[in-house]
Amino acid sequence: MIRTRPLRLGTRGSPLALVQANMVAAALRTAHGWDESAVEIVPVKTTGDRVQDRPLAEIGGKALWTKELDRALLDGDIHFAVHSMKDVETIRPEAIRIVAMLPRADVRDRLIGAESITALPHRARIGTSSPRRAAQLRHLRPDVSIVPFRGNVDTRLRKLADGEADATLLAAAGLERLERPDIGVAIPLDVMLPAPAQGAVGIEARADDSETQALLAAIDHGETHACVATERAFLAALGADCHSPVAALATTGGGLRGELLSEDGAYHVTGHRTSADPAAAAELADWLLGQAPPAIARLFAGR
Ligand SMILES: NCc1[nH]cc(CCC(=O)O)c1CC(=O)O
Repeated sequence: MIRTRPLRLGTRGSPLALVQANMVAAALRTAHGWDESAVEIVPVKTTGDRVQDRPLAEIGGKALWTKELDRALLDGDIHFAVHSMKDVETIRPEAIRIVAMLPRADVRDRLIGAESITALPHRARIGTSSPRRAAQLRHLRPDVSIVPFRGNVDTRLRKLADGEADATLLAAAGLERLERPDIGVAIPLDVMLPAPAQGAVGIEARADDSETQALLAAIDHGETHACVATERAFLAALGADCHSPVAALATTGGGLRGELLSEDGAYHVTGHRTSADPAAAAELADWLLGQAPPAIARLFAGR
C-alpha cells in the first residue's frame, strides 16, 4: 500500500515510552513492508510527566497518562496512541478503541536492593509509589516502611543509588525494554502477583477510524490481547482505580488469578479461576469482594 502521508504515532516522551513506540513502529513497518518514513513518532507531554513531586492519586490518577494523548487522537493530530496498558484506565472514552497489543513481556516485578523479599533487612525502607506494591510488601514484611518514589525508571534507580531507600520494585518489562534486564532479581509470581496488564504495550485508535484499525490489526498479538482484556474486566468489575491495591494475572494455560489488599497490607484475599475469560473475571471479582474484610471492601465502596 502506498501512503501519501506518514502515520502519526502518539506517545509519551519518557525513555520507556519512546522505546515502546519504536517497537510498535518497527512491527508495523515489518508487517506492511513499509520504509522508515511511513510512521512518524509524535511525543506528547502528559500531566503525569509534568508533575513529578506529588503522588499520582493526589493529582488525579491514571488519566494523567492518557488525557493529552486522548485529546490528540480525538483532534486528529495523531492516528494512534501507544501506551503501557498498565497505565490505561479501565473506562475509556466511547470514541477511542483499544485495537492491538504487542506480545507481552515478562510480567513479573523485580526487586532491586536485596536478593529476595525475605532477605530485606529488618525495617528496610522500600521506595515505591504503587499502592499495590506497597500493600503486597507490607503484607509479606510488616516491618518495612514505604518511601514515595516517583519518576521514570532512571530517576527511581538514581534515588535508590542516592540512598533514599534500601530497595525498590520495578516491572521487569520496563527494565528489559530499557536494556537493563539484569538489574535486581525477579520476584516469583507465587510471591507477588503483578498489576493488571503489566508488561503489555497497547495501541488505541479512534473508534470511527477503520482504516487505521485495519493497519494495526496486522500486529495484534491475540493471546496478550485476550489476557489483558480479562485482567481489565476484573478491574472494571471491582470498580477499581489506581488507588486500589489490586493484582491480577491471566494466562491462557493458567486461568485468572486475582488479589485484593488493604492499603496497609494487613489484609488480603486471593482467588483463582481456571477460565481466563471476561465472564470469569467478573465472577472472581464479585467472589473476592464477598470474601473481603471491611478494610478491603471499603476501598471499593464507590462502585
Ligand atoms: N507505572 C509506570 C510504569 N508503567 C509501565 C511500566 C513498566 C512496563 C510495563 O509494565 O508494561 C512502568 C514502570 C514500572 O512499573 O516499573
